[in-house]
Amino acid sequence: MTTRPIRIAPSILSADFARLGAEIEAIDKAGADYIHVDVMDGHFVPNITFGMPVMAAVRSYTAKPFDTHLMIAPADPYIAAFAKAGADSITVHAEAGQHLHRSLQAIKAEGKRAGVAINPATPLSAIEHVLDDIDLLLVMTINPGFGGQTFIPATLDKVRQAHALIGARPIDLEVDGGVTVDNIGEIARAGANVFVAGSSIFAGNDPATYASRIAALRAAATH
Ligand SMILES: O=C(CO)[C@H](O)[C@H](O)COP(=O)(O)O
Repeated sequence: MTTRPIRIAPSILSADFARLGAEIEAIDKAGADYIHVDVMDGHFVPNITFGMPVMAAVRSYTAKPFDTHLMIAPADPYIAAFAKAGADSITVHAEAGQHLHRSLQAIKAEGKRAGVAINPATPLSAIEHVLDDIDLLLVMTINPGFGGQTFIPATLDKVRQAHALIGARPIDLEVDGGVTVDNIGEIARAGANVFVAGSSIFAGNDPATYASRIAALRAAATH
């Protein structure tokens, strides 16, 4: 179990894009800690979402941190632009470039929290030499690209190992993909403290349901 604060980060990938500003406002009021922003390029992952102009357009709908997950390759040419568009943390994939340390330095140079993400098949050894350069480690618990997938059980042990590897460092351990009220407790006990959830919160896109869903996830993660 982690000693770091539990954070629930609804993924706007599952929001109603036609009402994106209102959806962000709704999850803010419903108790979201972070707004998880999934940026996809149709190249690093087989889906395309949105980029900096959309992020900038919705920035004013909440004061909560934008937790920006770049599923793009290369990422470096866009780091400054996402910082300017309103990102608070920027996470790049270890698999997305040959110079991960340089990417992390670029994020820090923008004054943003630096994160690194690893896909389910990527070993933790890919990030062990940048542990002192990151604020956040994102362990993907599905193959990135689409919401609504099922949590890959083998990633649970990776979360456990990541928690041990992080040790006393002030690094958030985030999981993304297939997080539900039924599995979040086990993932929290494995050591994760930041939980991205798309369909578990946005299913049906009814803002009246968001607060109870976020509260249920938080309660299940903390017990
Ligand atoms: O990064 C993602 C997909 O690449 C999404 O954040 C993730 O899939 C969340 O959606 P869900 O909770 O529905 O699995």
